[in-house]
Amino acid sequence: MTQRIIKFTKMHGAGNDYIYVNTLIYNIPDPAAVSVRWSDRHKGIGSDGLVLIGAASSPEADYSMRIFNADGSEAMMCGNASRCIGKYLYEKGMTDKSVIRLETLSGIKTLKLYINDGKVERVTVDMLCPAFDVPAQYAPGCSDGNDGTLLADGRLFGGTFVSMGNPHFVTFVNDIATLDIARYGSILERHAAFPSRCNIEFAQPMADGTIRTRVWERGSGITMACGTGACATAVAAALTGRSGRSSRIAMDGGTLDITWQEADNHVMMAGPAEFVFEGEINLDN
Ligand SMILES: N[C@H](CCC[C@H](N)C(=O)O)C(=O)O
Repeated sequence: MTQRIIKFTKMHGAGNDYIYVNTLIYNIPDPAAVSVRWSDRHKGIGSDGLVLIGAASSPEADYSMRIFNADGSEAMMCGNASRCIGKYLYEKGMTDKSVIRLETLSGIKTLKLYINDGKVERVTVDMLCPAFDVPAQYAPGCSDGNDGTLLADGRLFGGTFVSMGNPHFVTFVNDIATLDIARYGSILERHAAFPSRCNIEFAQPMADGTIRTRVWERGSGITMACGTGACATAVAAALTGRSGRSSRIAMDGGTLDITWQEADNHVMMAGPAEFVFEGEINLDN
């Protein structure tokens, strides 16, 4: 018998906010539809999507994560949510470990919690290795390899395809402060080059050494931050000679610290995770 009243937790990582449900207690029969209803910022709880925390199927992992965008599409990975899950598991007493193995659709990620006085203040996630096999039929004029040039509403965007378990197109611009992200992001997300759609990062290296990055997420639109997107941006910046292998990615909702390790090719992401509020909602809402 499925419980109808679901207790949920609202959290955010650098402003990228999700609804978290512990599926060890609550069953969510149709998470895609629930994510659409509950993510609505007027008729629902309001969020960038729904995250289900569950048991791991692999003995190598402690827990599992599933992430659904606001449009109900399920994603392979979410960087900001993985940090929030680390905080959630520790502060709700579901683990006493400071190193947690989290099973995702794109592999088992290792979370390292930085704890002060019983509170998780920061989390580092081993995001594993970038890949460049973003499902993209290169548009005319695209170079081979992982660079491409895509046309959106009359403007050409040169960029780099990077997968962090989910697809990203990182384009470097010189008008980040005024660029109409909604206009171009919504077109690029659904560009014919991307049979599975794509997350789009618009980035500009700044004088202070940070890379100012704004994101249009596949399935959620403009978000305040994107953890996998920050990783993709740092990799693209290093690949194109705009930065070294460590970058501070300054997004609308906060800054994430990314290092693309030379020794093992892994991408490490560090950043905050915050509780916002606890609530309960009828499953049919
Ligand atoms: N919209 C993404 C999933 C959420 C990723 C993002 N919120 C992050 O922090 O990595 C996708 O469809 O691949």
